[in-house]
Amino acid sequence: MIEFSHLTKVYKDVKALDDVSFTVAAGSVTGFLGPNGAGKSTALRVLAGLSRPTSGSATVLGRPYAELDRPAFRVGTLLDATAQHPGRTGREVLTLGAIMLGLPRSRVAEVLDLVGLTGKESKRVVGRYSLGMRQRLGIGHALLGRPEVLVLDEPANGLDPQGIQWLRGLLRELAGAGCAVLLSSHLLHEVELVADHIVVIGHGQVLAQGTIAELARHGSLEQAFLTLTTAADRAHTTGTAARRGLATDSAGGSGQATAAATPSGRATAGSADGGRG
Ligand SMILES: Nc1ncnc2c1ncn2[C@@H]1O[C@H](COP(=O)(O)OP(=O)(O)OP(=O)(O)O)[C@@H](O)[C@H]1O
Repeated sequence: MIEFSHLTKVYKDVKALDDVSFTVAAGSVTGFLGPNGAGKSTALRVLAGLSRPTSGSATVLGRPYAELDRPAFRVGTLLDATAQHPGRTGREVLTLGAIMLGLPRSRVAEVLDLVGLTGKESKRVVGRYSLGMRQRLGIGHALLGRPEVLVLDEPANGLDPQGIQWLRGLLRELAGAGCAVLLSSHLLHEVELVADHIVVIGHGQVLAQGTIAELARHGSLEQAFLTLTTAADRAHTTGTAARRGLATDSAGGSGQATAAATPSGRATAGSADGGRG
């Protein structure tokens, strides 16, 4: 349903994504994990047609997002919970969305109920919403058209424990109904509880992917995440220093540092070629 295929994105002097490939199947939740600056948002922005790939592709339901007919009925996205106009009420935001999609007003009430925004909250302007309420509204907006694919960038940020539990139940229910859910998050425990499949990214490269059991074979998901990302950081730092001629080993020289660091980082990570990182 979602497919990233050898996706590379270069911003001027930053390689934000480097040969990223993975898929998200119907009826599953995929947790997309990575440290700050790893490339998660960039990948989701390319998928949603907001940024062009440098090479490779990101498709949803077999096509680039921009080529989908009636995309809001196929794919729901929440990439930035703070993006809604602060002067509109939550109900107005959803009503505008419903009008644009040709949906009846009753769908607005249904969605408000689904995301747990009460009648009183729905009449407040978004500028006075907490981050958690904005997340709920953004999730509601993404779900208006009952899409079969859902792409959420850090939707749990700002949610309280009840909100996180609610989100978990919602995502499991959607996946149970056949939806493909791609979820980026820093909350490893939450992802562990909700995801069927995990993709870990670091410095723009897929470091590992598989089920939680596969990733956490020798411990917890957190341990696996830290091991993978620390190795990738080391390989990246050493590789960068070597490229700049900064390697300190006077006997081995920078070439040796690069050769030693790059394969070990990638071998642990289990992926990728020798890009400049
Ligand atoms: N518009 C841009 N121009 C230049 N560099 C960018 C741009 N957007 C992102 N980057 C860079 O691309 C890399 C990946 O950033 P991205 O926001 O995708 O990471 P992330 O995994 O979503 O991080 P976080 O968890 O902090 O949100 C970073 O080095 C970032 O500085």
